[in-house]
Amino acid sequence: MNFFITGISTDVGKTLASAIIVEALEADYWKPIQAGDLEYSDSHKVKELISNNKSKIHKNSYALHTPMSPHGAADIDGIKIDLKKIVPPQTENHLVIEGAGGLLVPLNNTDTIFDLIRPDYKVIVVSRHYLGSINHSLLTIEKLQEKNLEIGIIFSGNEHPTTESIILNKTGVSFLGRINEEDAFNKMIVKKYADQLKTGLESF
Ligand SMILES: Nc1ncnc2c1ncn2[C@@H]1O[C@H](COP(=O)(O)OP(=O)(O)OP(=O)(O)O)[C@@H](O)[C@H]1O
Ligand SMILES: C[C@H](N)[C@H](N)CCCCCC(=O)O
Ligand SMILES: [Mg+2]
Repeated sequence: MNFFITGISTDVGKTLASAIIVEALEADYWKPIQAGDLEYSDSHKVKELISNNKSKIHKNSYALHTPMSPHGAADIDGIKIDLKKIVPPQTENHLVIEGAGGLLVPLNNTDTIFDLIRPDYKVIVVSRHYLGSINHSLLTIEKLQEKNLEIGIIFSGNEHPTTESIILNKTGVSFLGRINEEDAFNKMIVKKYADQLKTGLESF
């Protein structure tokens, strides 16, 4: 199964959630488009946070040099992102695919991250708790519901009951778990959340 990890914006914890899901399922990981931080990319971070030996980290389709929207970062590198060149790696294993930023982040003048999501993918939305996150979560989920996909949500931040219940009740998406506000993340903490989320992920 392919799991696509999107978020309600950039910097909401998609990479952390991806590491936890990769560890829980001993899945492979693929970040199709990395923009900036090539010396310490999301792929490096996931590799550093997981403990199992089965997961394979696949190569980015595009590794851009500037930490900004992929369409702009590609422009600076003098290239155009071609959706047809973003082909999921072959694997027998589960594959966790991490987007870049939120759903409508542009890849070029036509395509967005949303266009990377294929009909057979399961989609996991990472919703970080901040003032404004309800609106961002509902907009993201409403957009995903256009594609009739299986959608799950992971909240990131300390429990916020009224935020979580309104998002869950209004959208009907599956609650897969919460990553509490932590001072730091390491293999041990990722493993703890992986164990917590494993059963829910396996039946999602
Ligand atoms: N639950 C949490 N507790 C503490 N810090 C968190 C939590 N969730 C996210 N963060 C912090 O927020 C920052 C951004 O997280 P992360 O890199 O996972 O975002 P992202 O959504 O993957 O961003 P991008 O769009 O660049 O891929 C990191 O420093 C991460 O440690
Ligand atoms: C560079 C960053 N870490 C992400 N990879 C890309 C975020 C793009 C956000 C664009 C936007 O929504 O304004
Ligand atoms: Mg990330």
